[in-house]
Amino acid sequence: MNKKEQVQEVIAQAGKAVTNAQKAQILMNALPYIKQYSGKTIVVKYGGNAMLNENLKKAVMGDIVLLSLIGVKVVLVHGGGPHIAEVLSWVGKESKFINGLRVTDEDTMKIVQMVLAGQVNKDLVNLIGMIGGKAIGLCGLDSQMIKVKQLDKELGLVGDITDVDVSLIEDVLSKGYIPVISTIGTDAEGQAYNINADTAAAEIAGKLNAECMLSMTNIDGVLRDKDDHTTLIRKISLEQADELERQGIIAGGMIPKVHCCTEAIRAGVKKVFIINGTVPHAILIEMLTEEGLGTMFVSPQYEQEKL
Ligand SMILES: Nc1ncnc2c1ncn2[C@@H]1O[C@H](COP(=O)(O)OP(=O)(O)O)[C@@H](O)[C@H]1O
Ligand SMILES: CC(=O)N[C@@H](CCC(=O)OP(=O)(O)O)C(=O)O
Repeated sequence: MNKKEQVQEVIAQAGKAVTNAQKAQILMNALPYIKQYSGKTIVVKYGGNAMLNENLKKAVMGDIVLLSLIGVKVVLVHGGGPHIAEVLSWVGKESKFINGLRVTDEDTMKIVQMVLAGQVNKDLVNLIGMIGGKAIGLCGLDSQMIKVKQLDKELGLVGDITDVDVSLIEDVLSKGYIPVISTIGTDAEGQAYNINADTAAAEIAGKLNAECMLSMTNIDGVLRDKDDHTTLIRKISLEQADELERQGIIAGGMIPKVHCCTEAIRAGVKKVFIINGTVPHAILIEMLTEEGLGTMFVSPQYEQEKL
């Protein structure tokens, strides 16, 4: 047996070693969490980097379908940065970013719309359908859901959200569908704009008064040392997040992500998590187990309620 076969054998044996009674106990352990979330709205932001492995993508969609089938109203807001970069490279265009935002000229915008609202969105919708869920693909242009103005001339067609009308999302949820949303918005003249997916997810979660928002990336969460996963911060307050940013501990791509998380909390979302989407079933582990696995941002009000 080679190494890979040995590992597969160990996993197969471990699977058999779980008795039916233990399986039932695992489900019972999840009961308080299922009660907490059933009937509530959660927003999952699924970033492009956590989407690159097909098996992991299936596991993520499986978690979302399972939550939906136990009565959680799941809203999936997706990114697709690497997918956009790939298609831009096919046409010989380089990806340029300012403070983590893609400089978006008219041609780039056409590609962003094609890739996000076309390929990435419909692939996710199709995958959810194949796994046994009911999903419907939307973007911010549908029913003029996401209104924007230009964020900054230098960035071109990058949108600053001025309004989100969540009534379409609520309609779709009430009919039992999982809305899968790509983050493109429109201005008063009907021009389409590119929006960072974390920013849009936080706005949508706030407007929906979501119970929780999960932002899936390819790192374990907020770390004290970004190169050492043992320094994961499990629970963080808004003040601590500001302080860690001032100290330069939260840096780079984590800055806008953390800002979106704190914005979502300020907008009334009770709990916000950054989790590692490359860990199989990260959503279920975070939501339905005592231990969880990523960084949780908590609102001061929610903390008060629990006391
Ligand atoms: N304190 C920190 N904890 C975790 N990651 C950090 C921290 N500071 C900076 N980072 C960097 O931020 C990155 C995550 O941001 P980014 O790559 O933009 O995520 P995504 O593409 O999923 O939106 C990490 O891969 C890491 O390199
Ligand atoms: C303005 C801006 O930067 N928009 C992003 C939209 C996609 C996104 O946010 O994707 P990830 O979540 O995979 O990073 C972009 O063009 O890449």
